[in-house]
Amino acid sequence: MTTVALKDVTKVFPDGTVAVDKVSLDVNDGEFMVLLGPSGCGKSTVLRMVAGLEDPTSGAVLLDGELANDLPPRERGIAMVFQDFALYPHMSVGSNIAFPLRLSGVEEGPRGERVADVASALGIGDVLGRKPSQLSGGQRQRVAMGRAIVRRPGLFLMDEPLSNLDSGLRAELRAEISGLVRELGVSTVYVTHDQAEALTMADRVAIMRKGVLQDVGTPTQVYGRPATLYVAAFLGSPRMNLLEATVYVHLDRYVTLNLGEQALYLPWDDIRARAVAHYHGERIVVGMRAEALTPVAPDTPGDVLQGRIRYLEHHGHESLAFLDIGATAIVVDELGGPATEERTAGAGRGLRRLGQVMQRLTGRATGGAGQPAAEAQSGRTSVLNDPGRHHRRPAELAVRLAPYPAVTTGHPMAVSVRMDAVHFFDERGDRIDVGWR
Ligand SMILES: Nc1ncnc2c1ncn2[C@@H]1O[C@H](COP(=O)(O)OP(=O)(O)OP(=O)(O)O)[C@@H](O)[C@H]1O
Repeated sequence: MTTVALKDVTKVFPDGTVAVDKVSLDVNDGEFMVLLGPSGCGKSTVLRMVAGLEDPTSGAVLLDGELANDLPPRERGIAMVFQDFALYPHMSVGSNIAFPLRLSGVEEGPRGERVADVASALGIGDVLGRKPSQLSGGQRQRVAMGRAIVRRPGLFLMDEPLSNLDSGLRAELRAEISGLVRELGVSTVYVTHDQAEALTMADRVAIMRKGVLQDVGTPTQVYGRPATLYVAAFLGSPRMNLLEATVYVHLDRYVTLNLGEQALYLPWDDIRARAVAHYHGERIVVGMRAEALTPVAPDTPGDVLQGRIRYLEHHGHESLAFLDIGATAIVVDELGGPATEERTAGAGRGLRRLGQVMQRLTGRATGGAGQPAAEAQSGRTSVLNDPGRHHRRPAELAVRLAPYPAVTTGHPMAVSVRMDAVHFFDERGDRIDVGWR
């Protein structure tokens, strides 16, 4: 099967838009690679350059180790499946699937056999005689897949193939597609903005932001050890808690992470302590997912944060408590997707978002959680003082609880912190860690 290698690939459109910025990425033989990121981050442009539908402005696209920048699309041995899968409406399902074989001159006998094989693998063997208009959305997408598979390509390129379907069907088809593609062993590049799709389907996930590749790794790696603050914030629901902390080093003993009214301590024998110690006197970002926090009795010793419940969200299978712990949160902008709207900030988010918009329009902080003026004017591109991409606000620590907990808004709550599951990022948003992957 085909391998893909992108070397420093950049795409600048004629209007000056830098859609893809020096992306280097390898897709191995038979690998299922998912390109993930919010709308407009450049995923489709990467895919279109691999397909030959778009020329890179600079850099190299290699297929099976050979430079392919000038190779016409039809000579690349690829099959594409798009979001708006255009089936030929006047042709039957069977003829739609057979179409690429007819184009390449495959005889009627073997053509029929291959169509039947593919249709039965996709569970649409019984609708081969129907027209596309007589199919459900899921069946239509299966036909589109069938048409792509039947040519036995060396590489599948799929651009949000499930995004027009309802959520139940998406979950069903994503399992089917990843199963089928693995069975066929065809290398695949799959574009989506849906992290659930990426984490469940991919062998490896490549996460993009504004044309720049942020991280590449297995779903476990990118979720469990994200390379950047952006990836940490992008993946997971609820979003990872990201708190501003000032570092103080007590040599040979521990590193204090001062969160404002409370602190956490990293013992010196923790392998990460020395890396974090480089930031003595400076602010860093401490990240903890809800699963790293466990409610405990208030007088529990150890790595415990005390808070008060600002509000609760009930999600049926679980509840989330959002605690005021007297700390400052770093909010990463441009994440896109529903999690930003629904799960980041809870009750006060409407007002806060309005406040952010006002802040951008007027160039001024709207009080409380805003930037200190000197920082806002300093122009340094730091996540801790970059109002265009990130902002600060009072932290609301997301904690997972049982479905209907016996606590309410205003209750005090203590949570123990699993320090081994805490992440550290520097002011540029890069991970602070030694030998982390
Ligand atoms: N032909 C074009 N001319 C100018 N800008 C373009 C062109 N095509 C895409 N862009 C811009 O390039 C950037 C990346 O677009 P791209 O379609 O690759 O993003 P995407 O991550 O696939 O987004 P989506 O998920 O919404 O499809 C966007 O800012 C987009 O507006």
